[in-house]
Amino acid sequence: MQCDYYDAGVCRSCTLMGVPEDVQVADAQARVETLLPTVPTWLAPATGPASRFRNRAKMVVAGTTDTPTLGILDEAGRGVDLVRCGLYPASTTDALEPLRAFVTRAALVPYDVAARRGELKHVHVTTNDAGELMVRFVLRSTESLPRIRKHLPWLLEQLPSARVVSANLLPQHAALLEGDVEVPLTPAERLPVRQGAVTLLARPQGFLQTNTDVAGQLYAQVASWVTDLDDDERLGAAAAAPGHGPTRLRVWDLYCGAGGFALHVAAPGRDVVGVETSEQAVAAARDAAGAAGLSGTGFIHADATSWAREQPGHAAPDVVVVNPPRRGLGAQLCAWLDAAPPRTRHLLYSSCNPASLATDLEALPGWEPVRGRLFAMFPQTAHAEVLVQLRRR
Ligand SMILES: C[S@@+](CC[C@H](N)C(=O)[O-])C[C@H]1O[C@@H](n2cnc3c(N)ncnc32)[C@H](O)[C@@H]1O
Repeated sequence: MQCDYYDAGVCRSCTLMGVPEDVQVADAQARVETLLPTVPTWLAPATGPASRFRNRAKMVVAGTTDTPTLGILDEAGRGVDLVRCGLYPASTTDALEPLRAFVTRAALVPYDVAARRGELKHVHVTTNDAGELMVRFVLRSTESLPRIRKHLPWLLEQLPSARVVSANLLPQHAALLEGDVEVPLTPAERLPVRQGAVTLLARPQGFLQTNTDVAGQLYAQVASWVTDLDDDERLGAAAAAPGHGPTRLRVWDLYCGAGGFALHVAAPGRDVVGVETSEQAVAAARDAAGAAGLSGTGFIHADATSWAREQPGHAAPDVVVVNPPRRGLGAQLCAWLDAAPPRTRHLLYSSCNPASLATDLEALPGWEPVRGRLFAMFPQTAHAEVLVQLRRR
């Protein structure tokens, strides 16, 4: 991919810009194989488009009310405008000029980090495959909310694809992307985003896999591996106890977010439970399951480690899918998995941080890696998503 901003030296966020995509993927594959030497077999990497793949843009707003910049801050704290960034789909880039005009129209004062003055910190835009948008204004306080509300009809006229608009309050002077309080400004508070075979309900504050194409491949891979395991389990059970009806396959999706893995794995004859600390993500996952007519799924608002440890042995799953944040599973959950009841024989670990994945695998001596696959979720950067299948030794 070629980028004018990169070539001009104004943005270096994409550290691998200009490196051919096949070289990026080969290098990432070599890195994960070095970091994860116990994974015996690697499937061919899953790749998607090298540009226009990012479904969520988080633009820092700087400059002045009359001439705002939407992009990043340079080292001196000045705004760098990146409205033509090639990572975003056309539906997002087309929305940025109307959003810039809205800043001026609603007299929103960009936040000046050095002076600690101003109100509007960021504008976030999320898009789905239909080109619909979720727009979010991250504000220092409620000062500009009345003007945002007043001029919102104008914005919606300019951006008829904007389905969800909200404001987020971030009063702290901190390098954060958002605060705790979300103020909905439209009746709709969720954007349906199809990823793979399932429509997820994305929320302003919720996690969404950033690359819709590759996320769909990741979810499909997990669904296909679980189907293979389900078939094997049924064959094994039928051989061990002829004449007994098949038991239901029990799957846990820990760190389930809005339910991407759980909803892909759900099928007749399976009980799938997703566990997640965000109450709103749990609600979104439940609603998405209902909308898709998926029975046999349940979503629980809890800390994954505490919840797993509190389950009685007879409720143990056959398969555990985990997709933790960058920090990984941690020692306690690894210890629980390592000593899990005998029924729990399969683990599918999807990680956006191969380093914490490597640490966790070392803390799981009772589990044997079977195969892995790299998902090129973050082209133009050295980041990669890795999926590893493990079985009980
Ligand atoms: C990498 S995201 C994965 C989300 C989901 N699997 C997906 O594909 O969209 C990690 C998720 O873990 C959740 N989370 C963070 N800490 C957690 C914890 N201790 N227990 C359960 N969920 C947690 C976050 O809210 C976030 O939704």
